Amino acid sequence: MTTQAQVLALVRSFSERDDARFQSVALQLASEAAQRGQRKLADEIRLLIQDARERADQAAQVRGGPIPVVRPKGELAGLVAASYPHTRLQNMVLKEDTLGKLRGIVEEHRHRQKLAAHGLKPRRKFLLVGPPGTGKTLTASALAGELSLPLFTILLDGIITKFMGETSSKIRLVFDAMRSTRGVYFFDEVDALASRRMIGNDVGEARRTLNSILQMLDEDDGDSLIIAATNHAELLDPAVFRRFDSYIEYDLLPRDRIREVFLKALVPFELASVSWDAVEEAAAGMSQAEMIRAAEDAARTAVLGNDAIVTTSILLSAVQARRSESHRTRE
Ligand SMILES: Nc1ncnc2c1ncn2[C@@H]1O[C@H](COP(=O)(O)OP(=O)(O)OP(=O)(O)O)[C@@H](O)[C@H]1O
Repeated sequence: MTTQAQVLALVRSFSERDDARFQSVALQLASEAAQRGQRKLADEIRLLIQDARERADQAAQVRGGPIPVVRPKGELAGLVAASYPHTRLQNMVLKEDTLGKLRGIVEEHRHRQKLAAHGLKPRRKFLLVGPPGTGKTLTASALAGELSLPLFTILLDGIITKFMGETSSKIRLVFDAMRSTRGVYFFDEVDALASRRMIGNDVGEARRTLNSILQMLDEDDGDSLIIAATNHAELLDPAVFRRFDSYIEYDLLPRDRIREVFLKALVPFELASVSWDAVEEAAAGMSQAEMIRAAEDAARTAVLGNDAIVTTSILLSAVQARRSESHRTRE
């Protein structure tokens, strides 16, 4: 039941025009309603609050003011980094089926009221799996950008090393924030929690953190998107996979998509008739991140020494230099 204190808090925050407090009490009511099994009521309250927030953001944009970036305060500030990305899915080069899945997620969230009218909810918990530099972190930004939501990156390493023995309570703070502030919450390198890589730190603490995350993932019934990423799916227990609504795979690109990455990165520059066959051959097997870096190196060389015209040989040298650099760092 709604407590007198909650009614008073609602009225007081209304009379003091304290929107943040009003929303936080309303979300508390929603979460209590959900716990009592009144899911429809809980969803309705959350959607109303979310709509109010989105209207406030749009009004701020119309007034020419900046979009308010939600700033984690107090203890939360040491646990998550917040940003308001403008990245879009169209900025990314991905395999068609990966891109299709991501577009589907955006659609579900854009039309969540339509889903709610039929008792459905959008998928919210995603596990991104794939090699380094293929766009997992960028995806978290792009989903936040597409949905005009803040992105909160959870600083897992810091939580484990700084808060030995207290990780569960810190993770709980993050999950509480997810309920009160709708956003994209990104847990990077979750495999580190399940692997022996943590040996330098504390394996027990890392496992406790993973268990806390899994348990809280199970309990979570809010509106935020929760994204976990890993380069090493093989290190994760099958129990981890079951917690997510969808599993999205990332990969190196086939040769015929390589040109797209370079062209996207080099949009502002003039290209002399580039021999793409040669560039594709040289860049085959590189990650998208390495290709973007090579393209940027090439652009710098072109600006400083070739009237800003990017040629095949400038591109090839940049690709080769990046390749040998990444071999050296892997040795
Ligand atoms: N699919 C992609 N399309 C376009 N650019 C990409 C893509 N993947 C990576 N990049 C570029 O590389 C940078 C780093 O990529 P990102 O951090 O998303 O990779 P990641 O898969 O999260 O890697 P890691 O597993 O090492 O964290 C991006 O900011 C972007 O510039």
